Amino acid sequence: MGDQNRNNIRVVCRFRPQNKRENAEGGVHIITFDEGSDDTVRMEGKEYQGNFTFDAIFPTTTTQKQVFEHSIKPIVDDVIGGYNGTVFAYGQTGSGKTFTMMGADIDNEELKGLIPRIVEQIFHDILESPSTMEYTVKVSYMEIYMEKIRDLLNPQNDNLPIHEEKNRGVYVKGLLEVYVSSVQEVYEVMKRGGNARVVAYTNMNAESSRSHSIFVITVSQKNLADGSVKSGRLSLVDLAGSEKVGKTGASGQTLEEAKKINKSLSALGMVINALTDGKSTHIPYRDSKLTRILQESLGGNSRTTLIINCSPSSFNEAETLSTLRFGMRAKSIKNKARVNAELSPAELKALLKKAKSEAVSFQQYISALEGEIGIWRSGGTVPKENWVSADKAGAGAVTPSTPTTPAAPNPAVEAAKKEFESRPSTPAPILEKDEREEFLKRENELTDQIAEKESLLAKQEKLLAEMKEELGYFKEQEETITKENKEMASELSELKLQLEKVTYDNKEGAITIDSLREANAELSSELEQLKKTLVELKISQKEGDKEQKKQEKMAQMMAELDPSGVISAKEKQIREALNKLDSIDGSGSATLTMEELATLRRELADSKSLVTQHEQTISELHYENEHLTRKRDELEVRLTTLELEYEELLDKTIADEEANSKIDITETIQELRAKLEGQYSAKKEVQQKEIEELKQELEKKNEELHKLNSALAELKRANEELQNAITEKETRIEGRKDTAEKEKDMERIRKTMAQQLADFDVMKKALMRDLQNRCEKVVELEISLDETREQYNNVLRNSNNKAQQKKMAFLERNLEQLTNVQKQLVEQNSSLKKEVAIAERKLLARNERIQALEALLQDAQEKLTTQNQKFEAQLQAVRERLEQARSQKSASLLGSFANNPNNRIAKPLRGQGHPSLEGVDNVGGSPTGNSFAAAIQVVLLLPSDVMRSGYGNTLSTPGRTERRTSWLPGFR
Ligand SMILES: Nc1ncnc2c1ncn2[C@@H]1O[C@H](COP(=O)(O)OP(=O)(O)OP(=O)(O)O)[C@@H](O)[C@H]1O
Repeated sequence: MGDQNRNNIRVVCRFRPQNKRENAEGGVHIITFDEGSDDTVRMEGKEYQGNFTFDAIFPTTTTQKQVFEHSIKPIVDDVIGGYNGTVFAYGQTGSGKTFTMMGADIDNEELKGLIPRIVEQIFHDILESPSTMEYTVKVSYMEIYMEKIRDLLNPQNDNLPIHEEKNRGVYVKGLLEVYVSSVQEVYEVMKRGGNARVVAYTNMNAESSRSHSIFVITVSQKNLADGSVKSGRLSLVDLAGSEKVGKTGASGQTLEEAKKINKSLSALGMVINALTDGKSTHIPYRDSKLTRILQESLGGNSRTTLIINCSPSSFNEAETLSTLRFGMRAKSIKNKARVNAELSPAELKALLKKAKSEAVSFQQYISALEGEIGIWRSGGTVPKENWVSADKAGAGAVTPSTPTTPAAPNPAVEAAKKEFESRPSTPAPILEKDEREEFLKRENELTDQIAEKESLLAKQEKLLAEMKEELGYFKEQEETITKENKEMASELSELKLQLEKVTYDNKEGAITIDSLREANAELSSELEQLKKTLVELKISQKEGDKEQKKQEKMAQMMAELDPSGVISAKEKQIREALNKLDSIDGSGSATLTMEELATLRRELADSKSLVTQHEQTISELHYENEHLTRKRDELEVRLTTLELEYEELLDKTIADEEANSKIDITETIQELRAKLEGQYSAKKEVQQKEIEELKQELEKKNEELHKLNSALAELKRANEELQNAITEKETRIEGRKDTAEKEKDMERIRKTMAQQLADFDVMKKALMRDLQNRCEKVVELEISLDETREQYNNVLRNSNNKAQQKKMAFLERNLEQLTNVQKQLVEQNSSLKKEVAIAERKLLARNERIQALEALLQDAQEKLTTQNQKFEAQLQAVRERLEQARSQKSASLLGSFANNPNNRIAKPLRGQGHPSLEGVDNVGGSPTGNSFAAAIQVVLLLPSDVMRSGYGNTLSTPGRTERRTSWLPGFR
């Protein structure tokens, strides 16, 4: 294979056998392998039918060893030879990338993959190398997951920045490089790193990796004979599945993940496209972490092999086709691999010598030039043939045309230039060298900052996720509590409602009782009112009757006393007679005739008879008065008897009623009795008073009667006197004698008569007044007597007759009704009271229940709070434990890798083969050609980066000889 060919990316294709799922899905082989050709494969798919030619084809039956021998082994040789090498494994998930790279079991001779075999080969080559060669092997293991670089040997560093420096090129800053001195040590590192890999489940493959893993082995070698140094770096890359997201069934976070993984893969595709299309000036290495790290491997200083892993099944036709096309594109990428060598001291010495002589020549040339300038400046001239040139100045290496350029190219500068040229150019405008360095520095700083910010962001995101989880838990708790709370609240509100209902019913009951009481009182008062009205009506009726009767009686009595105004007429006649007499007396002539006298006598006789009549009337009146008094007394007696009888009857009735009815009726009867008694006693008092008054009046009347009698007697006497006078007059007329005497007598008589008449007038008036009064009294008495009689009758009726019985029945009915109403009211009252009592009891019970519920609620809340606190404490403890575990893990990892200074100490290995140069200082002093174990000596060197990291501080002092005598246990 020519060098030109070797600079092309080697693409080999491996097919795995159909897996269970493909068989189950009815997948058939769509790939056919040509027996005669080991580099062409034919695809007979639905979508595509055609051949693909690669550097090598590995059918499904190819063993791990065959793959290694036919595709990878040359790369190992290259790395040992000081070249950079890269092995990519590309393909869809489950296509056999990991199987190819790492193998199913690294301890199994058959199944172990390329990486273990490479490691073994490297160590084998080292051991096979001449003893003048001293090697140091260091490994690093990282993964790119979600566009973040994680150190698998120090997983705490999960977002390492990529730096680029002029001398080192592109590298991952802070990535742990572990020095290893045996295959077992490498295995140990691989196993530890593998454990830290992120594996996410997809339905394509349960162990499918969603990350790109890069295992780097750096082999540095020093030729002890000439001091030359070479280093080769082998990157072994297991890419993430190249399938489309949909097919893996990835979703949710995995979708996000897939997008980022695809970002790296699509960037890889873009880089390959740009490298192979022949027209792109810009290669987008910076588009992803993967392409940036593998910048050297793609079109740069590296010998690269791409293993494309495919499924032969029709089930994965699309993915297989895509993978094959990817391989085809990558095939044409051209690299510029070169040996990473440093000059030996002899070479450097020669270079120095040359440089020094050049410096001297230049110095001479400068002084000659300065001399010539001095002449020119002083106004002189220098002929052209004398002008100073580099040749003349003695600087043989310096040509006159390019005085500043060294004649021979500086090897160191050339080497640096070569390195720059060989490195794929990072897209940037054409810059000055210093500027470029400055920019790279600035870029590195910025990358660091980005990485820092990203890890901070990741931490925050993690914290956020934790918080979200916690929040979710608390929300759940809150939901449960809220639900419980709601239930309790609804229960509470229900209870409250019931309580309110009970209270309301209670109130309603009380209101009903009050209204019934009021109705009762109203009915009672109505009854009272009716009774009163009845009594009043009766009284008013009686009073009306009484007044009428009184008027009638008075009229009758007065008519009886003065029938047809006889007295007045007689009085008139007498007055006329007297006036006549007066006129006779006044004229002095006896005009009174006999006829007139006879008339007078007749009138007088009439008067007499009238007086007699009056006397008779008075006596009758007297008699009647006495009769009335007697009657009244009788009535009084009867009234007393009646009262007694009534009382008896009342007692009897009450006793009967008491026997039949309840206390309430008795009360009503008692009330009635009290009322009646009150009425009777009041009436009795009034009547007694009246009787007293009547007695007094009677006495007065008697007195008046007496006076009347005496007045009557006087009238009689006057009458007699008048008769005497008349008789005298008759005798005078007859004798016509003694006229003067007669006149005198007449005068006297007239005067006496006038006097008597006036007296009579007064008396009559008084008598009439008295009579009227008496009549009134009599009438009143009679009315009162009637009333009493009526009352008596009433009482009699009340006690005996039907009306009384009816009334009693009515009253009883009323009473019964009232009793019923009262009973009902009492019943209602009692039932209401009962209900109220029940409601109160219920209320109390509910209050207790509410209190209990409240207590329960409080209890629950307290419990919740304590649970919450407990949970928080637990969470804290878990967090602490997690932190502890993490720190322990990292400590253990670091203990074995990062913290173990031995891992950071270069453990140079010496070749067992014959020294290539005679007289090389065998520093280790170990005999060549001895046993395999004895041939490998561990030489403790302190590389510059270990010194930088500080680990070398304690180890830099021990003597070299002592350290050289340490033996690698793995090789004993
Ligand atoms: N050539 C082969 N011969 C036999 N079995 C194989 C071969 N290649 C792969 N397998 C099996 O197929 C399965 C998937 O392989 P592997 O895990 O290597 O796939 P992968 O491409 O690395 O997947 P991922 O992208 O998820 O890492 C494994 O069980 C492996 O043992």
